[in-house]
Amino acid sequence: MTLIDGRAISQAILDTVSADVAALRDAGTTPTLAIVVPTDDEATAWYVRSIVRTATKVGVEARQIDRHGITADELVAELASLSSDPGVHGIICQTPLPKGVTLDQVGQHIAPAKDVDGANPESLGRLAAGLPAFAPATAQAVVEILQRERTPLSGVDLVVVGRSNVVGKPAALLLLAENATVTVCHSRTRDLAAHTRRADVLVAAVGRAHMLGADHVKPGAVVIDVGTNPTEDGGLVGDVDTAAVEPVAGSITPVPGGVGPVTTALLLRNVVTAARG
Ligand SMILES: NC(=O)C1=CN([C@@H]2O[C@H](COP(=O)(O)OP(=O)(O)OC[C@H]3O[C@@H](n4cnc5c(N)ncnc54)[C@H](OP(=O)(O)O)[C@@H]3O)[C@@H](O)[C@H]2O)C=CC1
Ligand SMILES: Nc1nc(=O)c2c([nH]1)NC[C@@H]1CN(c3ccc(C(=O)N[C@@H](CCC(=O)O)C(=O)O)cc3)C=[N+]21
Repeated sequence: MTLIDGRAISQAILDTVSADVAALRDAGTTPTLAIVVPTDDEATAWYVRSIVRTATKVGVEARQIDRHGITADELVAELASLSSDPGVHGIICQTPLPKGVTLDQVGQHIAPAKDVDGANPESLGRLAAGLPAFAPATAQAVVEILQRERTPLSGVDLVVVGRSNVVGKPAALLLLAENATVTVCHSRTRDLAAHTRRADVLVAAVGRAHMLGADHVKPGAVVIDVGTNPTEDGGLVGDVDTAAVEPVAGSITPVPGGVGPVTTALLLRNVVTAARG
């Protein structure tokens, strides 16, 4: 079984991003990302730290805007104001949002040209229609990893577990565009294992520590573990029980060190794309 090296893939992407940022800076533009943080969720905090650290390394300016407990109206005003700020090229609004607020409800206030994490329903619609749009960086990371690992996608049985608008649904759309035969499972799916055991490629995006075990995996399958579940001792584990799945799977992305770092790199690549205009 191969462990897929997400950090190496991330670094390869960041090398290109660094060069692109340098060229933009030489031309007088500092690519700038606004990160709106509306709750003090732990998985979010991990991600925000990783974005800020990596952005600094490649020369992207990261503006962290902490607004824990912000109301829907205030968030809409914040996103609208960033959308019309000429000094901001990309906007990401972290999930989860405060109680009663959904990203689907406020995402439409992020200008599509700055929507580097694909939160505007217009971006998701364009993606579904096969038109150019920013996809959520995590969904892009799933496809990027499979492509860089040279995993055949055309015609293969591929199962995505999870259907959120941030991960599962856009990942399914992108993989469908690669001609995979995509099945999307969710909390109402009857007999999850019966579906996942047929998958040549299995994508787990649920948010439940170690919920997928050896019984869920087809021998030799490529497993992409998107889950980032904080543990009591301050660590991070995936949705897949990697130790249990190891003897069965062909390859798997570890957590940490898998999808996460690639997500961060692709978000910054999207900021460069947005800054180019
Ligand atoms: N590495 C990275 O870059 C990123 C990681 N993440 C991580 O990915 C995970 C998923 O995130 P996100 O999509 O935002 O989470 P959500 O909670 O929005 O969605 C979870 C999905 O899993 C489904 N689900 C829940 N329980 C089960 C079950 N028992 N069996 C099958 N499906 C189930 C839900 O179904 P239903 O729709 O029916 O409720 C839902 O579609 C989290 O761990 C998150 O931290 C997220 C973003 C980026
Ligand atoms: N709108 C929105 N989009 C997201 O993509 C989004 C979000 N909200 N809310 C929170 C979750 C969580 N998430 C992570 C991304 C990368 C790591 C990551 O890079 N983790 C490192 C470990 C952390 C580190 O080394 O700093 C790793 O897996 O190796 C973690 C978590 C994105 N999310």
